[in-house]
Formats: sequence, C-alpha cells, structure tokens
Amino acid sequence: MSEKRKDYLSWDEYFMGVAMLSGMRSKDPSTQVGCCIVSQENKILSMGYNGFPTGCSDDEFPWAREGDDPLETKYVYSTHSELNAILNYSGGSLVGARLYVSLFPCNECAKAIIQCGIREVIYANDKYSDTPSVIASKRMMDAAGVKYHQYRKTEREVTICL
Ligand SMILES: Nc1ccn([C@H]2C[C@H](O)[C@@H](COP(=O)(O)O)O2)c(=O)n1
Ligand SMILES: [Zn+2]
Repeated sequence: MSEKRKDYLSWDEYFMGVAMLSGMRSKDPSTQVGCCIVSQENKILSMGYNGFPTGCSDDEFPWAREGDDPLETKYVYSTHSELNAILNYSGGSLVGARLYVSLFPCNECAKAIIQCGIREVIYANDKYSDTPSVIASKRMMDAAGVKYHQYRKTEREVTICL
C-alpha cells in the first residue's frame, strides 16, 4: 500500500504562497504586495493585494512614486493589501486570526489589524523597516499585543504552469 506524500506544503508555505500569488494581481509597477488572513483552524478567511479602490481605474489613476503634486502619485489613492484583505472579509469577526503578508504592514494597516482583533502577523520582507511608518506600526503592535515574526523561508520552489 502506498504511503502518504511527505513533501506536501507546510501551513506557513501554503499561506505565504497564497499571499504572494495574490500579490501577483497587483498593477503597482514597483511593489506588489499580497496578503492572506487565516483562522485559528487554518482556514483561509480572506486575501488582498495593493491597488486602487473599486471605481478608480488602474488606467486613469497615477502609479507614480514621486511628483511635485502629491495628487499625481499613487500614495494618496492605493489601498494596501492588508486593508483590502480585511475589508474583503464579509464573514464576521477576525478576532484571533493570523495575517500573512509579503511586506511588513504600515502604520495605517497596523491600526486596522489591531482594531479587528488579528493576533499575529507573519511577514516575508521588511524593506521599509527604517521608515517612521513601520517603526510606528511595530510600536503599536507591541503595545496592543499583536505578535509578529518574519516568515522562515524554505528551500522549496513552486512552479505553476497556467
Ligand atoms: N505593507 C504594505 C506596504 C506597502 N503596500 C503597498 C503600497 C504601494 O502600492 C506599494 C509600495 O510602493 P513603493 O513605495 O514601494 O513604490 O505597496 C502594501 O500594500 N502593504
Ligand atoms: Zn498599509
């Protein structure tokens, strides 16, 4: 009798993989971020990626990072992957959930994460760790008791032919 497979995805690989796949939907030319929210029973509750709100055309609103006029940059319009994942959830409470995200949450997303009761954040990249936004985010999550740690990368490479 054949035995069960041994090289199946771990929970962390699975959920971070789903977060990264979700990020591939982003139209942001410089940074694509994906997020996956998971219940205490390891059920996927919601997903999100960074982009403009519904009705704000990807082709009409600006993707620029810099400009004399802030209104001509993406920052005033884009919704972050974490906030989109929280807002996409229509099932009720997120209390006790875990959030997998490909980039450490900013201060605004940290507020939403704390307020909806998410208890743990697992992030892949922390490239903006020196910014006031991320420093404030960590300060708030520390104060609120939201745990966070970096995803422990494995040797696994996943190829999907679509
Ligand atoms: N935790 C984060 C951090 C950033 N984002 C989004 C916001 C922008 O669309 C993009 C960052 O752009 P950059 O300044 O690197 O050109 O990523 C997010 O969704 N979640
Ligand atoms: Zn954010």
